[in-house]
Amino acid sequence: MATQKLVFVTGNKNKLAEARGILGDHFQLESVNIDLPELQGTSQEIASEKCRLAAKIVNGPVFVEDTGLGFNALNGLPGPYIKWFLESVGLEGLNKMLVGFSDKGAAAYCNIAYTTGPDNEPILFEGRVEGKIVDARGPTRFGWDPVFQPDGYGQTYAEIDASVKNTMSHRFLALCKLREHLAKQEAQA
Ligand SMILES: O=c1nc[nH]c2c1ncn2[C@H]1C[C@H](O)[C@@H](COP(=O)(O)OP(=O)(O)OP(=O)(O)O)O1
Ligand SMILES: [Mg+2]
Repeated sequence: MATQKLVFVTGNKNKLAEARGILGDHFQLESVNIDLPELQGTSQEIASEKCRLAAKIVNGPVFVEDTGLGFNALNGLPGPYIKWFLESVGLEGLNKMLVGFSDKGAAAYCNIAYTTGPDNEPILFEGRVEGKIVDARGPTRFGWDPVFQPDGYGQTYAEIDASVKNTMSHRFLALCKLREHLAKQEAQA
C-alpha cells in the first residue's frame, strides 16, 4: 500500500509520537510544531477553531486535536482546560480537587478536527475512554497519564505499556475514526 501524507499541527511531541505509533507505516505523518491559540469553549469548538487556523497556515489538508480530562463529580471540568490545571496544581493537586467527592470517575477524550483545506469546514472525530482519578502511579512521561486509570485496567495510563496504550486510548479511538474517514475519502477520489 502506498503511503499517504498527513499533516498534524501540534506543539506536543508526546501526542505526535503516539499518533505516529498508532497510524503506523501507511501514513507519513508530517508535523508542524505550533502551539496554536485556543479559544474557550467545548473541546469540539476548540479543536475546530485550531483546525481552521492550522489550515490557513498549512494551506492544505491538516488535522489537529484537543485532548481533555473531565471529572464526573465536576460535571466534566477541567475538561479542555486540563493543561492549565495540570501546570498550576500538578498531579497531586488534580487528586485533591476530588477530595470530598466519592465519585472519582473521569473521562479522557480526544477530539480530532480534520479539514481538506482552508475553504472547508473541519470534520470532527472523538475518542473517549472512561476511568477514574487515582493517586499518581508510574512514570511521569506524558501529562496526566499517572493519575488516570482506565476502566477494566488495574494500571494507570502511565503504567500501561506505550504499545498497549496505543491500542486502547482516547487518541487511538479518535485516530481510528479519522483513518476510516480518510480511507473512504481516498476510495471516492
Ligand atoms: O494521552 C495523554 N495522556 C496524558 N496527558 C495528555 C494526553 N494527551 C494530552 N495530554 C495533556 C497535554 C496537555 O497538558 C493537555 C491537553 O491539552 P491540549 O491543548 O490538547 O494539548 P497541547 O497544548 O499539549 O498540544 P496541542 O498543540 O496539540 O494543543 O493534556
Ligand atoms: Mg493545546
